[in-house]
Amino acid sequence: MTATRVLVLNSGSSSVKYQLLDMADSSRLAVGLVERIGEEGSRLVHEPLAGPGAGGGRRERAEVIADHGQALRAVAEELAADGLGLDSPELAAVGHRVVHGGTRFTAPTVIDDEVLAEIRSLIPLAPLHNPANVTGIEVARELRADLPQVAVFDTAFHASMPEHVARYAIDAATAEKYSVRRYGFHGTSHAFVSRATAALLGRAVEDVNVIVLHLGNGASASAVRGGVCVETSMGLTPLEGLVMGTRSGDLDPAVIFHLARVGGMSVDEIDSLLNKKSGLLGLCGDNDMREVTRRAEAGDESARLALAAYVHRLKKYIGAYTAVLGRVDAVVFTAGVGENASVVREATVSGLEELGLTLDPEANAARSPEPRLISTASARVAVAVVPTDEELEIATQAYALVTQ
Ligand SMILES: Nc1ncnc2c1ncn2[C@@H]1O[C@H](COP(=O)(O)OP(=O)(O)O)[C@@H](O)[C@H]1O
Ligand SMILES: CC(=O)OP(=O)(O)O
Ligand SMILES: [Mg+2]
Repeated sequence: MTATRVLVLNSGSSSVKYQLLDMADSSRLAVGLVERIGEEGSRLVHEPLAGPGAGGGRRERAEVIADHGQALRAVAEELAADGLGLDSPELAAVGHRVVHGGTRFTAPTVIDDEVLAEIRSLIPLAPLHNPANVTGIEVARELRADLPQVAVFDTAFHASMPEHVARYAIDAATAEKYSVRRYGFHGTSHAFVSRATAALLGRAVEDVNVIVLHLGNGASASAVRGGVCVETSMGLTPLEGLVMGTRSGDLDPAVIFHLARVGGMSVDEIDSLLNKKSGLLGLCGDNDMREVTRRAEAGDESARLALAAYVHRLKKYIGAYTAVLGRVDAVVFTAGVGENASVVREATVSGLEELGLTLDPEANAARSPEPRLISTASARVAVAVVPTDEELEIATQAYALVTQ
């Protein structure tokens, strides 16, 4: 029997998303999510899509899940209950989303002790993400020691950014000493979506220039020229750039000095403020765009402000990346907000007609899980909604590596 299955683990700061895929036909055998890890109300939602458990629908396990280790053991149990356990000889690899790969990892990598140590050493550059990724790898190795574990890095797709884009304009020796440069994140999504957009336009990826707006809890924009990333909005860490659910995105770095000197705040307090209590949450008290748009439509002032700030930042990046690319073929919305929030798309594109962007309101309002155009037929620049599939992309890259 050839092993064609890949288990993909996407461990976030307080969640684990997972999918078991069969790469023989790219089908999904099981999908699930553990959320609110280490918080009140943690739960696991599991859905078998193939095998003996298929057809049984979603199962939910509401229990205290204290850490990522416990979460992954619970996931392994659920898969085993469906005859899809980690002991299956059909499993070819586990693919891990690893958020920060530093300058060393610019391609998918089979994880050995040394690679794991290096991923661990990058924790200071992604303190919200890499610790969970490390635990995911450790537990998966524990559960199935002989199985190849593959790391697929969020930063990899952005490694192609030119040096003058990746560098901050600070003292070169200091930057070198502390690895201070722009790395970029969500690369797996930006890569997948930029390729899918070329397919949607019916053109070769080498021939199209796209601006990808990945708007999830974390959000980032990228400029992709002919399939190669030339600029992205996140930097040293996933804090730079767009207004996000709980992160501030761009601000004057002097805000930090000011809060420390005048506000008496510690570095850790400011870190937590900017990463966890800012963005939409900071502006209006809600980080979920569904809630923000609902409140804004009901006339709530702070929600309107938060939405306006979110959209304004997006417009700035679309303008900037239009200048970077010179010619733009498509602006693409993806991830939770990008795929679902027609209000955000409408507000973002509105007023950008001079840049060649015009929405078709009906197409924008329509809901579909398929990649689709939402611009008018005559618009110079296509506007599209392209659902991202980081899990499929991770599985594809991991499987290619272990079967090459
Ligand atoms: N129907 C919707 N309308 C508006 N926003 C939505 C909708 N569905 C999901 N979202 C937003 O998508 C966000 C999550 O996006 P997702 O890509 O799943 O994020 P992540 O992978 O970073 O957890 C949620 O915070 C929510 O605000
Ligand atoms: C890198 C990053 O911001 O990831 P997420 O959107 O999953 O938080
Ligand atoms: Mg995401």
